[in-house]
Amino acid sequence: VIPGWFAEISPMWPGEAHSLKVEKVLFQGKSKYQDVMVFQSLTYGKVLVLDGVIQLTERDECAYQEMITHLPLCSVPNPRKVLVIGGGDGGVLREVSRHMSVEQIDICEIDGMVIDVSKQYFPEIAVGFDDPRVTVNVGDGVAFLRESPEGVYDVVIVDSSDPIGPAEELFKKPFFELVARALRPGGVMCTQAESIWLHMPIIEDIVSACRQTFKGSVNYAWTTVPTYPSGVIGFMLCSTEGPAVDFQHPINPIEKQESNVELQRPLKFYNSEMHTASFCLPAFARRAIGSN
Ligand SMILES: NCCCN[C@H]1CC[C@H](N)CC1
Repeated sequence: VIPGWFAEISPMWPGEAHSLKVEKVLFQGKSKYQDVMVFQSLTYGKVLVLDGVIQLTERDECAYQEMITHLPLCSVPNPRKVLVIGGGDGGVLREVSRHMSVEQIDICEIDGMVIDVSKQYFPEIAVGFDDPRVTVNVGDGVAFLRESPEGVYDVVIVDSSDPIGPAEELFKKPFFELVARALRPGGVMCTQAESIWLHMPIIEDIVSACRQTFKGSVNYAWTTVPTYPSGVIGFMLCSTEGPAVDFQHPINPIEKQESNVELQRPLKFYNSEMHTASFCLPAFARRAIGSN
Protein backbone atom coordinates (compact mmCIF):
# COMPACT_ATOMS: atom_id res chain seq x y z
CA VAL A 1 0.00 0.00 0.00
CA ILE A 2 1.39 3.40 -1.00
CA PRO A 3 1.22 5.90 1.91
CA GLY A 4 -1.36 8.59 1.29
CA TRP A 5 -3.24 6.50 -1.30
CA PHE A 6 -6.42 4.41 -0.92
CA ALA A 7 -6.37 1.33 -3.20
CA GLU A 8 -9.63 -0.54 -3.81
CA ILE A 9 -8.29 -4.09 -3.61
CA SER A 10 -10.93 -6.86 -3.73
CA PRO A 11 -11.28 -10.51 -4.83
CA MET A 12 -14.25 -9.24 -6.90
CA TRP A 13 -11.79 -7.57 -9.31
CA PRO A 14 -8.55 -9.56 -9.01
CA GLY A 15 -5.30 -8.06 -10.29
CA GLU A 16 -6.50 -4.47 -10.41
CA ALA A 17 -7.18 -1.69 -7.89
CA HIS A 18 -8.40 1.82 -8.55
CA SER A 19 -6.55 4.24 -6.29
CA LEU A 20 -7.36 7.71 -4.96
CA LYS A 21 -4.99 10.15 -3.24
CA VAL A 22 -6.09 10.57 0.39
CA GLU A 23 -5.96 14.04 1.95
CA LYS A 24 -7.49 13.05 5.30
CA VAL A 25 -9.50 10.21 6.83
CA LEU A 26 -12.68 11.80 8.25
CA PHE A 27 -14.46 8.78 9.77
CA GLN A 28 -13.73 5.12 10.50
CA GLY A 29 -16.28 2.82 12.14
CA LYS A 30 -17.63 -0.71 12.26
CA SER A 31 -21.38 -1.26 12.05
CA LYS A 32 -23.27 -4.51 12.70
CA TYR A 33 -22.70 -5.32 9.02
CA GLN A 34 -19.53 -3.76 7.65
CA ASP A 35 -16.57 -1.42 8.07
CA VAL A 36 -17.52 2.17 7.25
CA MET A 37 -14.97 4.80 6.24
CA VAL A 38 -15.10 8.35 4.86
CA PHE A 39 -12.04 10.14 3.51
CA GLN A 40 -11.33 13.45 1.83
CA SER A 41 -9.71 12.69 -1.52
CA LEU A 42 -7.45 15.09 -3.42
CA THR A 43 -9.55 15.23 -6.60
CA TYR A 44 -12.89 13.44 -6.09
CA GLY A 45 -14.22 15.20 -2.99
CA LYS A 46 -15.30 13.08 -0.06
CA VAL A 47 -15.46 9.31 -0.55
CA LEU A 48 -17.67 6.70 1.19
CA VAL A 49 -16.07 3.23 1.56
CA LEU A 50 -17.78 0.06 2.85
CA ASP A 51 -15.60 -2.99 3.59
CA GLY A 52 -12.84 -1.47 1.50
CA VAL A 53 -15.08 -0.88 -1.54
CA ILE A 54 -15.84 2.62 -2.92
CA GLN A 55 -19.60 3.28 -2.72
CA LEU A 56 -19.59 6.87 -3.94
CA THR A 57 -17.52 10.02 -4.34
CA GLU A 58 -18.88 13.55 -4.32
CA ARG A 59 -17.46 14.19 -7.80
CA ASP A 60 -19.08 11.32 -9.76
CA GLU A 61 -22.02 10.06 -7.66
CA CYS A 62 -24.38 12.01 -9.93
CA ALA A 63 -23.80 9.53 -12.77
CA TYR A 64 -24.88 6.48 -10.76
CA GLN A 65 -27.67 8.05 -8.65
CA GLU A 66 -29.28 9.84 -11.62
CA MET A 67 -29.11 6.86 -13.98
CA ILE A 68 -30.29 4.18 -11.50
CA THR A 69 -33.26 6.43 -10.62
CA HIS A 70 -34.37 8.05 -13.89
CA LEU A 71 -33.94 4.99 -16.13
CA PRO A 72 -36.92 3.30 -14.35
CA LEU A 73 -38.89 6.41 -13.33
CA CYS A 74 -38.87 7.86 -16.86
CA SER A 75 -39.98 4.49 -18.27
CA VAL A 76 -43.39 4.39 -16.57
CA PRO A 77 -46.13 6.94 -17.39
CA ASN A 78 -47.05 8.24 -13.95
CA PRO A 79 -44.98 6.75 -11.12
CA ARG A 80 -46.67 7.30 -7.75
CA LYS A 81 -45.26 4.73 -5.31
CA VAL A 82 -41.53 4.02 -5.19
CA LEU A 83 -39.48 1.66 -3.02
CA VAL A 84 -35.71 1.92 -2.59
CA ILE A 85 -33.86 -1.13 -1.25
CA GLY A 86 -30.41 -0.09 0.03
CA GLY A 87 -29.48 3.45 -0.92
CA GLY A 88 -28.69 4.50 2.65
CA ASP A 89 -26.61 7.46 1.46
CA GLY A 90 -29.84 9.15 0.31
CA GLY A 91 -28.71 9.92 -3.26
CA VAL A 92 -31.44 7.86 -4.94
CA LEU A 93 -34.07 9.49 -2.68
CA ARG A 94 -32.77 12.90 -3.81
CA GLU A 95 -33.28 11.89 -7.45
CA VAL A 96 -36.69 10.23 -6.93
CA SER A 97 -37.99 13.43 -5.32
CA ARG A 98 -37.50 15.29 -8.61
CA HIS A 99 -40.55 13.39 -9.96
CA MET A 100 -43.66 15.41 -9.09
CA SER A 101 -46.02 12.49 -9.80
CA VAL A 102 -44.47 10.49 -6.94
CA GLU A 103 -46.57 10.50 -3.76
CA GLN A 104 -44.88 7.84 -1.59
CA ILE A 105 -41.17 6.96 -1.28
CA ASP A 106 -40.30 4.03 0.98
CA ILE A 107 -36.68 3.12 1.67
CA CYS A 108 -35.31 -0.01 3.38
CA GLU A 109 -31.61 0.22 4.26
CA ILE A 110 -30.04 -2.52 6.38
CA ASP A 111 -27.28 -0.40 7.96
CA GLY A 112 -28.27 2.64 10.03
CA MET A 113 -24.64 3.73 10.29
CA VAL A 114 -24.57 4.41 6.53
CA ILE A 115 -27.54 6.78 6.92
CA ASP A 116 -25.99 8.60 9.90
CA VAL A 117 -22.56 8.91 8.25
CA SER A 118 -24.08 10.18 5.01
CA LYS A 119 -26.12 12.83 6.86
CA GLN A 120 -22.99 14.00 8.66
CA TYR A 121 -20.43 13.95 5.82
CA PHE A 122 -22.52 14.08 2.60
CA PRO A 123 -25.35 16.59 3.23
CA GLU A 124 -25.74 17.23 -0.53
CA ILE A 125 -26.55 13.53 -0.95
CA ALA A 126 -28.44 12.86 2.29
CA VAL A 127 -30.73 15.78 1.40
CA GLY A 128 -32.94 13.03 -0.08
CA PHE A 129 -34.07 12.07 3.44
CA ASP A 130 -35.61 15.53 3.92
CA ASP A 131 -38.42 14.97 1.39
CA PRO A 132 -41.75 14.65 3.28
CA ARG A 133 -42.79 11.76 1.01
CA VAL A 134 -39.97 9.59 2.36
CA THR A 135 -40.50 6.83 4.96
CA VAL A 136 -37.28 5.32 6.30
CA ASN A 137 -37.06 1.63 7.37
CA VAL A 138 -33.79 0.36 8.81
CA GLY A 139 -33.71 -3.40 8.19
CA ASP A 140 -33.25 -6.25 5.74
CA GLY A 141 -34.84 -5.62 2.35
CA VAL A 142 -35.80 -9.29 2.00
CA ALA A 143 -37.82 -9.19 5.25
CA PHE A 144 -39.36 -5.85 4.24
CA LEU A 145 -40.55 -7.27 0.93
CA ARG A 146 -41.91 -10.45 2.57
CA GLU A 147 -44.11 -8.23 4.79
CA SER A 148 -45.06 -5.86 1.95
CA PRO A 149 -48.53 -6.31 0.42
CA GLU A 150 -48.67 -7.43 -3.23
CA GLY A 151 -48.83 -5.10 -6.21
CA VAL A 152 -48.07 -1.88 -4.34
CA TYR A 153 -45.18 -0.18 -6.11
CA ASP A 154 -44.78 1.36 -9.57
CA VAL A 155 -40.98 1.24 -9.25
CA VAL A 156 -38.51 -0.62 -7.02
CA ILE A 157 -34.88 0.53 -7.12
CA VAL A 158 -32.25 -1.82 -5.66
CA ASP A 159 -29.28 0.41 -4.87
CA SER A 160 -27.01 -2.23 -3.38
CA SER A 161 -23.35 -2.79 -2.69
CA ASP A 162 -21.68 -5.87 -4.23
CA PRO A 163 -22.67 -9.55 -3.88
CA ILE A 164 -19.91 -10.14 -1.27
CA GLY A 165 -21.27 -8.82 2.06
CA PRO A 166 -24.69 -7.68 3.34
CA ALA A 167 -26.11 -7.34 -0.20
CA GLU A 168 -25.41 -10.96 -1.22
CA GLU A 169 -29.10 -11.99 -1.16
CA LEU A 170 -30.11 -9.06 -3.41
CA PHE A 171 -28.59 -10.74 -6.47
CA LYS A 172 -30.56 -13.99 -6.26
CA LYS A 173 -33.85 -15.21 -7.73
CA PRO A 174 -35.82 -15.49 -4.44
CA PHE A 175 -35.24 -11.77 -3.89
CA PHE A 176 -36.27 -10.89 -7.46
CA GLU A 177 -39.47 -12.90 -6.92
CA LEU A 178 -40.27 -10.82 -3.84
CA VAL A 179 -39.68 -7.62 -5.81
CA ALA A 180 -41.91 -8.80 -8.68
CA ARG A 181 -44.67 -9.59 -6.14
CA ALA A 182 -44.44 -6.11 -4.57
CA LEU A 183 -44.73 -4.40 -7.99
CA ARG A 184 -48.04 -3.58 -9.69
CA PRO A 185 -48.69 -5.11 -13.14
CA GLY A 186 -46.26 -3.39 -15.57
CA GLY A 187 -44.24 -2.10 -12.60
CA VAL A 188 -40.48 -1.72 -13.02
CA MET A 189 -37.42 -2.86 -11.06
CA CYS A 190 -33.98 -1.32 -11.56
CA THR A 191 -31.01 -2.95 -9.84
CA GLN A 192 -27.30 -2.26 -9.63
CA ALA A 193 -25.83 -4.87 -12.05
CA GLU A 194 -22.04 -4.71 -11.85
CA SER A 195 -19.55 -4.38 -14.72
CA ILE A 196 -19.60 -6.03 -18.17
CA TRP A 197 -15.76 -5.89 -18.13
CA LEU A 198 -15.43 -7.71 -14.79
CA HIS A 199 -18.57 -9.64 -13.92
CA MET A 200 -20.05 -11.20 -17.07
CA PRO A 201 -20.79 -14.54 -15.29
CA ILE A 202 -22.61 -12.77 -12.44
CA ILE A 203 -24.52 -10.65 -14.95
CA GLU A 204 -25.55 -13.74 -16.94
CA ASP A 205 -26.91 -15.32 -13.73
CA ILE A 206 -28.81 -12.13 -12.87
CA VAL A 207 -30.23 -11.89 -16.40
CA SER A 208 -31.45 -15.50 -16.39
CA ALA A 209 -32.97 -15.15 -12.91
CA CYS A 210 -34.74 -11.96 -14.07
CA ARG A 211 -35.95 -13.53 -17.32
CA GLN A 212 -37.54 -16.33 -15.27
CA THR A 213 -39.11 -13.90 -12.80
CA PHE A 214 -40.16 -10.80 -14.77
CA LYS A 215 -42.62 -11.61 -17.55
CA GLY A 216 -42.64 -8.12 -19.05
CA SER A 217 -39.35 -6.97 -20.54
CA VAL A 218 -35.78 -7.46 -19.22
CA ASN A 219 -33.02 -5.08 -20.40
CA TYR A 220 -29.46 -4.31 -19.37
CA ALA A 221 -28.17 -0.74 -19.38
CA TRP A 222 -24.79 0.65 -18.38
CA THR A 223 -22.99 3.91 -17.78
CA THR A 224 -19.65 5.41 -16.84
CA VAL A 225 -18.69 5.98 -13.21
CA PRO A 226 -14.94 6.73 -13.05
CA THR A 227 -14.48 5.52 -9.47
CA TYR A 228 -16.27 2.18 -9.84
CA PRO A 229 -14.17 -0.83 -10.81
CA SER A 230 -13.39 -0.77 -14.58
CA GLY A 231 -15.03 2.68 -14.70
CA VAL A 232 -18.50 1.40 -15.61
CA ILE A 233 -21.60 0.12 -13.82
CA GLY A 234 -24.65 -1.70 -15.15
CA PHE A 235 -28.36 -1.74 -14.38
CA MET A 236 -30.99 -4.46 -14.83
CA LEU A 237 -34.30 -2.93 -15.98
CA CYS A 238 -37.20 -5.38 -15.61
CA SER A 239 -40.97 -5.04 -15.84
CA THR A 240 -43.67 -7.40 -14.60
CA GLU A 241 -46.42 -8.75 -16.86
CA GLY A 242 -48.81 -5.94 -17.71
CA PRO A 243 -48.58 -2.71 -19.74
CA ALA A 244 -45.53 -3.11 -22.00
CA VAL A 245 -42.48 -1.02 -21.11
CA ASP A 246 -40.15 0.22 -23.84
CA PHE A 247 -37.09 0.99 -21.71
CA GLN A 248 -35.09 2.46 -24.55
CA HIS A 249 -37.50 5.30 -25.35
CA PRO A 250 -38.59 7.04 -22.13
CA ILE A 251 -42.31 7.84 -22.23
CA ASN A 252 -42.00 10.09 -19.19
CA PRO A 253 -38.95 12.12 -20.21
CA ILE A 254 -37.28 14.13 -17.47
CA GLU A 255 -37.12 17.18 -19.75
CA LYS A 256 -40.93 17.32 -19.77
CA GLN A 257 -41.30 17.38 -16.00
CA GLU A 258 -41.92 20.85 -14.69
CA SER A 259 -40.26 20.55 -11.33
CA ASN A 260 -38.87 23.59 -9.54
CA VAL A 261 -36.18 21.30 -8.12
CA GLU A 262 -34.72 21.32 -11.63
CA LEU A 263 -34.03 25.04 -11.33
CA GLN A 264 -32.44 24.87 -7.88
CA ARG A 265 -30.41 21.74 -8.56
CA PRO A 266 -30.14 20.86 -12.27
CA LEU A 267 -29.29 17.31 -13.30
CA LYS A 268 -25.56 16.79 -13.82
CA PHE A 269 -25.60 13.59 -15.85
CA TYR A 270 -28.91 12.04 -16.92
CA ASN A 271 -30.84 13.17 -20.00
CA SER A 272 -33.08 11.35 -22.49
CA GLU A 273 -30.27 10.76 -24.98
CA MET A 274 -28.04 9.20 -22.31
CA HIS A 275 -31.08 7.15 -21.29
CA THR A 276 -31.50 5.66 -24.76
CA ALA A 277 -27.76 5.28 -25.35
CA SER A 278 -27.27 3.40 -22.06
CA PHE A 279 -29.00 0.32 -23.53
CA CYS A 280 -26.50 0.04 -26.40
CA LEU A 281 -24.08 -2.80 -25.62
CA PRO A 282 -20.73 -3.86 -27.10
CA ALA A 283 -20.80 -7.09 -29.13
CA PHE A 284 -19.41 -9.39 -26.39
CA ALA A 285 -22.01 -8.12 -23.89
CA ARG A 286 -24.93 -8.31 -26.31
CA ARG A 287 -23.99 -11.92 -27.15
CA ALA A 288 -23.81 -12.84 -23.46
CA ILE A 289 -26.90 -10.91 -22.34
CA GLY A 290 -29.08 -11.07 -25.42
CA SER A 291 -31.94 -8.63 -25.71
CA ASN A 292 -35.69 -8.88 -25.91
N1 LIG B 1 -25.46 4.16 -3.34
C1 LIG B 1 -24.07 3.98 -3.54
C2 LIG B 1 -23.77 3.05 -4.66
C3 LIG B 1 -23.80 1.61 -4.30
N2 LIG B 1 -23.54 0.82 -5.47
C4 LIG B 1 -22.15 0.57 -5.81
C5 LIG B 1 -22.04 -0.18 -7.10
C6 LIG B 1 -20.62 -0.60 -7.43
C7 LIG B 1 -19.91 -1.24 -6.30
N3 LIG B 1 -18.58 -1.69 -6.58
C8 LIG B 1 -20.02 -0.50 -5.00
C9 LIG B 1 -21.42 -0.04 -4.68
